[in-house]
Amino acid sequence: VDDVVAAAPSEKQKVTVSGDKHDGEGGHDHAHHIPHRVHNEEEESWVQGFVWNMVGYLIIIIPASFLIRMVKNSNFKEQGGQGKWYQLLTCCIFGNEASPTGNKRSIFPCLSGDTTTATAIKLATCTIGLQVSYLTWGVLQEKVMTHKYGEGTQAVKFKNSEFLVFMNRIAAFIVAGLYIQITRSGQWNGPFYRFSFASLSNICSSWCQYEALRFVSFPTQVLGKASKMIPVMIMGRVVSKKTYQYYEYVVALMISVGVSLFLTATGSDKHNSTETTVSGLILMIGYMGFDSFTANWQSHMFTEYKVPSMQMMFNVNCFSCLFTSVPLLISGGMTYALAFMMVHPSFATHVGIISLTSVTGQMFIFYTLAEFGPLVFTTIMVTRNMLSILLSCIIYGHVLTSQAALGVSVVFCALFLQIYAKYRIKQKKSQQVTNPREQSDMA
Ligand SMILES: Nc1ncnc2c1ncn2[C@@H]1O[C@H](COP(=O)(O)OS(=O)(=O)O)[C@@H](OP(=O)(O)O)[C@H]1O
Repeated sequence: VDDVVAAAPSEKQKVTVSGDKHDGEGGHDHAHHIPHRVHNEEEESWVQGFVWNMVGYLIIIIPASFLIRMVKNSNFKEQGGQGKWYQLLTCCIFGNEASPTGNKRSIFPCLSGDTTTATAIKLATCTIGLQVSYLTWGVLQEKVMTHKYGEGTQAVKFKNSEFLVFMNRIAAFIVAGLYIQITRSGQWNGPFYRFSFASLSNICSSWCQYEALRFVSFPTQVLGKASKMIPVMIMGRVVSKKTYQYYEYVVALMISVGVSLFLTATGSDKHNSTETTVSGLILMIGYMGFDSFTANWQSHMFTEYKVPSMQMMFNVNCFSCLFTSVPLLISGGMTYALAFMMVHPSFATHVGIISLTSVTGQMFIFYTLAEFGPLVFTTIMVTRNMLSILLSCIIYGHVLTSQAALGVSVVFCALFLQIYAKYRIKQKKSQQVTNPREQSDMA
């Protein structure tokens, strides 16, 4: 066990207070001092990691898709049948028909109603819920990855962030399962296997993000994460044929610029002055692509199959547990983490607390996606780091630099523009309804 604890199988990144991940042992110094050849080797290591992950996923995907194809091509459903296996297979491959009205059961039943006030309260709840959950999650995750477990010279750090991702997914799966069981709200709408697409892309986006941070500079990280709204809009066109108004693209661009200006002005790059390499760019593009697909696919599944948000959380995390456990088992990360837990019981407690904050975060993610769609969700996630830093500046009385103040102003102007444009569109629509003849004459 000591050997396992002393030598982690994979050196991963720490996670900063805001939830951003950064390089392990002083990433920037490391990057500057290692000879070029070693740096190249390090660059190649992500490709290897990627290949191993893919092998792990394909072990599940190939037989599963073969089975799905076989069942679909047979007259399995027409033949009918009974028994648990028949029902399980039917649910996984065909799913139930969604009721036309959908299931209105909500995780927050007190937040019902479609009036402007009710919507504003729902939006505020989602923003605060995501903000509090992911702020706590970020702080705890950083503590666990930087904390030394053990006494004196024997003290060691835990170095496998993939295990933390696995634990977050399993906790979310259990909590959503218990909720469905207790409230008897199970809704097996739509083919179950289709939820695996969002799970796989979520895991890939998380992996790309962790890996990318070893190869991108601080401004590139900030720019990449702050510009996430634009790929979400593009992906929305591909996945759900969604069209966006021009002003929405302007708002997305303004928020990207504003958040980038703010975070580069306030963020310290002492942890990461790595230069951006081609690998870093590829991984960052991978992160944005997978991340935007995840939110859009989830939103598509909500619309198509009217799944309640806790059911979506259960379905997606069921696959996530499967997809994260296989690479962990293959790489030896699982054995390492379990051994670490046995040697350091306090580590197990810390992981449990992180998982709980991740569970509340996920409850808000799925609720926000179901209620407001992928663009509003991404807007909240993109602005959340800026809002938390801004809040701490206000609380501790720190003065903002002019660049940071400009960034905040641009973001707030963008949000105001969005609210105003939506209000105008709503007003025009209601005028058209009350006075259709006048409107058509004017046209
Ligand atoms: N759509 C969707 N569905 C499920 N889970 C999601 C989704 N979007 C983000 N996440 C999870 O939220 C955690 C923070 O994500 P990000 O670092 O990308 O957030 S941010 O927008 O950059 O602030 C991160 O958790 P970890 O993977 O455990 O690190 C993401 O996986």
